Amino acid sequence: MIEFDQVSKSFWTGTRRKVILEKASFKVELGRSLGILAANGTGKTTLINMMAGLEKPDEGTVRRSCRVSFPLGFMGGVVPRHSARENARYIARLYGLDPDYVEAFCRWLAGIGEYFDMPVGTYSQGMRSRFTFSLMLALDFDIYLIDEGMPQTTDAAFNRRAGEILRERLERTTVVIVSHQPEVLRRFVRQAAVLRDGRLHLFDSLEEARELYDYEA
Ligand SMILES: Nc1ncnc2c1ncn2[C@@H]1O[C@H](COP(=O)(O)OP(=O)(O)OP(=O)(O)O)[C@@H](O)[C@H]1O
Repeated sequence: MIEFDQVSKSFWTGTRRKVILEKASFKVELGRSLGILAANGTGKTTLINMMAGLEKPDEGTVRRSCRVSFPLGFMGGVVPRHSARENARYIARLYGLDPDYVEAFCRWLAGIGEYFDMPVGTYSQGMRSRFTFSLMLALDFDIYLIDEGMPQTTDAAFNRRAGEILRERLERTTVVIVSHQPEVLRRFVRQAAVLRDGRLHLFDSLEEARELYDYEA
């Protein structure tokens, strides 16, 4: 479970305080995937980063009582001067997993050929997203955090392999996905929420959330 207890977060823009959350309390429970709708610039990435523990609240507490992923596409844990192989093995050890398994899984799924043994800093944007997405799927989390849907990759074979694994994984794990597009959420979740004015409004269905979101838009 991820639990937000009276969490406040805002940024000072130089002229005013931009409020992301204002004393917000809510839970993400295992087995109940959640889609969060929010307009651009209202705090989707900040919210996901707080769930991952990458960003701290100004006030209140965020508790995690299960294995929560880093946000999909996040490069923070990957060292650019090391190869995908070295990064995969290092991160496997951090998570207490078999480095041979994690390396083999990522090598197969990412499909970046000999680049797997070259520094990540030399990869194209697409190769980088394929590698970090593979790493995320190799680590087997209880809750997956996704910011704005799947990484955009033009590699059809990768999209097919990754899509199949993700679908199979979704049957037994929980996903939190933030997006400004209801259509993106529909593929992943039934329960949805709207982030607005520093509050997270929770609904039992995406349709109900959409009513509030569309009304606001
Ligand atoms: N470190 C920071 N300092 C000041 N303002 C920030 C900081 N981080 C984010 N913001 C502001 O807070 C707001 C929310 O940012 P965030 O990236 O979470 O939004 P988002 O909904 O993911 O945006 P987008 O849809 O454009 O990706 C934005 O107005 C952004 O400019």
